[in-house]
Amino acid sequence: MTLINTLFRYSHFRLTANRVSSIAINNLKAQHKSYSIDLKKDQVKMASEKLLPQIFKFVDQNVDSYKKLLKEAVAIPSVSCDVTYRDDCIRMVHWMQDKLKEVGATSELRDVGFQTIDGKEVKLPPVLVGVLGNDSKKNTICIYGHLDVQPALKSDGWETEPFELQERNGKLYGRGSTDDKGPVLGWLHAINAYKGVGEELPVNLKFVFECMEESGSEGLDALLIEQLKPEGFFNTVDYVCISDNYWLGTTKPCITYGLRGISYYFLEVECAKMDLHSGVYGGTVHEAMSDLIYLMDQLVDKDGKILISGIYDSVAPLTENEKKLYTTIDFDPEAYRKSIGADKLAQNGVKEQLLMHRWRYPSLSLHGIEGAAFQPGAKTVIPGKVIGKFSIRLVPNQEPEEIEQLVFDYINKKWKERGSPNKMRITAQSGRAWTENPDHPHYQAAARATKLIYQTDPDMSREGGSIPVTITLQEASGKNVLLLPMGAGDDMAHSQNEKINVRNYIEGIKLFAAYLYEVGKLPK
Ligand SMILES: C[C@H](N)C(=O)N[C@@H](Cc1c[nH]cn1)C(=O)O
Ligand SMILES: [Zn+2]
Ligand SMILES: [Zn+2]
Repeated sequence: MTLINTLFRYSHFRLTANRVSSIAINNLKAQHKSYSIDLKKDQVKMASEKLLPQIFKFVDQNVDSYKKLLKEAVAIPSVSCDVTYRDDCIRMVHWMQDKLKEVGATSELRDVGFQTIDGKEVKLPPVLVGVLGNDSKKNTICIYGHLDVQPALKSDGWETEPFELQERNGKLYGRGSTDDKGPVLGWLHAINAYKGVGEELPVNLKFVFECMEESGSEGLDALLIEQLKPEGFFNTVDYVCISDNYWLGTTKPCITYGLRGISYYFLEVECAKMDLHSGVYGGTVHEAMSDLIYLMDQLVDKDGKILISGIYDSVAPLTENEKKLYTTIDFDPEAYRKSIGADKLAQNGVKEQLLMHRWRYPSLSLHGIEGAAFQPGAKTVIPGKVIGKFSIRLVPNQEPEEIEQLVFDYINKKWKERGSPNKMRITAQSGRAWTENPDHPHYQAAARATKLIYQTDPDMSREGGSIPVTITLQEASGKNVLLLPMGAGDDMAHSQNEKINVRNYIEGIKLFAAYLYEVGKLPK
């Protein structure tokens, strides 16, 4: 096989195994080098020496406008899990479509149907699908991001209004600043910076921006697999890039090749048709809340061990090679502990164990109870119906259907043991874990871009969070998928006072521009 054939096959081969041979990579490096020198010697030299510094200068000159646009985006409360914000979600997608148009992309809003809430059909926000450039000589990157956010109220403990972006001490506070509006806008700014210095983009781009990620990406898989794929959307895609995660710590950049999946449960117990006064009815009913607390307390022990029978059986075994990877990762458990204000961490605070339990072992979290009297004050109600919410972060080899069945069987068994006359119902929504090959040239290109911006080699990391569509994009495109985080590990996504550091936002824009440049240099 000739070198060029090797390369062609390599770059179009779907890498399901987690490693490729170092021979292939060395071949690729050699070819990559001669490609640059033979075909575009002067151009490449000019580009690497002048273009990116010019772009970086342009970015530094436009910081105020980048902050202003993020403020506009944060001001749209696109909370996907609460249907009262559904119009805001739709408005957010339209807003983004206008912005894509301004950078020269063509796009369409794809209808993904309805979601059923309490037996009612509610329209899902459309998915924004865009294209910028179709030069067959250039590589094409598919960029995914999400425009929806988790709920936030000032009364949750925010220092300022969550939907008003506020700058304090070099940090931009606001819901969605880091998850995921800042990074999504980062792509726009990077594209705009190429325009700003009068240079054409080194790659073609395709965009998939949704507004339901925080609520299980409803409708998106069907759009990608049943519509966009058959229509040929992925035929020209060479790489997929997602910026919807964070550095592990606060100073060292990373590139991410794995995510946990998620299996989210709604456990409902009903004892009466309405809420009851405990003074009037207390002592006469089997209370739903007591049943629910009993069930929820059977799920996980105080050290975080999941008590559901068989749950660990399919977890991918830890190999010696994998074990070694954890020792070199830059992660300070003590700084991590302090940053969240915990007295003591699980896993005895041992770095490798903490990382493994965050990335490669499942964890079960109890999130809350709908219908409970959670507001301040001594409310004396017996809730008629309560819904306990918990989730399990899934890891490689754990199939959602298999895990859901284990959970249902376990809850049914415990419910029988409880012997309550009340009504119990459990439902789930799940997405698989994802891993990718971090030795791929795509990751090397992103690492070069990262080093250029942050002057250090990034860690290759995994992450404990979930982006349900990642594995779908990997399967639909058959191409290498990479997560390129913009924000820092202490950004507090989903939490009170979510923020993005001005530095991460601005250097992140430069990182995206450099990444586009580096991927543009990869052989076609
Ligand atoms: C990692 C990503 N930025 C994120 O926050 N993902 C969410 C996705 C989700 C799934 N169900 C609800 N939200 C997460 O990991 O919780
Ligand atoms: Zn999120
Ligand atoms: Zn996100």
